[in-house]
Amino acid sequence: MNTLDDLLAAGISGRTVLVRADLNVPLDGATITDDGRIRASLPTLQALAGAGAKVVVTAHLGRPKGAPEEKYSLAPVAARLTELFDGTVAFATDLVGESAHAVVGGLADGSLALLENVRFDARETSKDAAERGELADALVALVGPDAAFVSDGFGVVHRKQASVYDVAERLPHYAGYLVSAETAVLRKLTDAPDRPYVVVLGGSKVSDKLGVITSLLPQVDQLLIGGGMAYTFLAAQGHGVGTSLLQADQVDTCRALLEGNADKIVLPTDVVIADAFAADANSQVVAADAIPDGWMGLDIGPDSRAAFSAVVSAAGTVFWNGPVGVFEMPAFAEGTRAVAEAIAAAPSFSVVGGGDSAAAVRTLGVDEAGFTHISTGGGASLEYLEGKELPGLSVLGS
Ligand SMILES: Nc1ncnc2c1ncn2[C@@H]1O[C@H](COP(=O)(O)OP(=O)(O)O)[C@@H](O)[C@H]1O
Ligand SMILES: O=C(OP(=O)(O)O)[C@H](O)COP(=O)(O)O
Repeated sequence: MNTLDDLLAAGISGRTVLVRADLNVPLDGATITDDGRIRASLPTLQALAGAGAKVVVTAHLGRPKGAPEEKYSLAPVAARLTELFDGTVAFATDLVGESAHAVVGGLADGSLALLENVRFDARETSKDAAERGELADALVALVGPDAAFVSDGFGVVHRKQASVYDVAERLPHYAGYLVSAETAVLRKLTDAPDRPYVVVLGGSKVSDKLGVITSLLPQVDQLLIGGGMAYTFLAAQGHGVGTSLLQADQVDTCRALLEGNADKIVLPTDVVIADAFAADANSQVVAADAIPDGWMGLDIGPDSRAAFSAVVSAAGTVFWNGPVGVFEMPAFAEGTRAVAEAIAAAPSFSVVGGGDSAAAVRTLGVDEAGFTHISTGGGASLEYLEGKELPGLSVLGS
């Protein structure tokens, strides 16, 4: 895999470089609640601009449906990047249209342009290679055939998408500093992890991550499941889950996983339930097998907090992805806080991955130094640990 240092060594003053970054930050309205992914992108962007390149950045925010939507605009990210970046940042209000061509055409050496959300174009996430190829061609036309491509959005390397995969096929391509650093740490987890090896899974991207569990189970000693992930498993045990997140088509899969791995999978025994998905909802703690109709599980309960904390405290290696509750609302943040604090206090080799999980560590004030590594990618790290081929990495030649 060629790296950014190889590109820099070749000399890039005056050359246009297209960078795919992961700037998918959590927002409260237009306010960025955690800018970790923007900060993590800076070393690559500064190095390129410092060497005199014209830097064009493409990135996504959220999961818009292939058309512009104000709430998914990268404009707040452009504003934050302008504050953090040591130099000029221009923002194009489209991806490959008039604004992008005007902004890229006017870029001075050593300056940076951010293009509007790449997922506003349906071709970005299309399953059809020809459609994705069209968008990749349009991006190449924007930056010119002599441009180079730097892949630095580690959080999206598991996605076979136009700006991650197809552009890399069309331009000389290099791994950015973030992608190189993230893969170096994760390689240590796949090599011979200190035992017990414990994985904690939570969050809300249930359908994405249930598949990962099957591959991870043979590698790990304990798998703790909280967050929105837990309810499909509780349903598989025959319990009612009220209005909690549920992946109904995966209940049978979860039942089979539980039957074969009863000794490894740890589920919450109690949960904090609410009568609405709201910070000021009525809430109470109930046993995990006693969620009433009309209520939803939004956090693990106090017994589960203690049980999860005990397991991670005794681990030799911990990988954690996905908050175990809706930590953005104080009433449902205690489970995530307890797990994060227990991992941070233990001497294990510990990695936390994912935009929201990393944000949880920082916004709940947990000591970041307690983790060996805070990864910008949740799904990407999980698929890496699974041993799956990640399109955004394999296309770089690794
Ligand atoms: N029980 C739950 N019900 C609904 N959402 C949940 C629950 N527990 C956690 N979440 C939400 O999961 C989101 C993070 O999920 P995900 O994107 O999978 O994690 P990451 O970004 O760390 O990979 C958070 O916004 C959190 O509020
Ligand atoms: O937030 C992300 O992933 P993560 O929640 O798994 O860390 C990445 O930006 C990828 O986003 P996607 O899962 O919508 O492709």
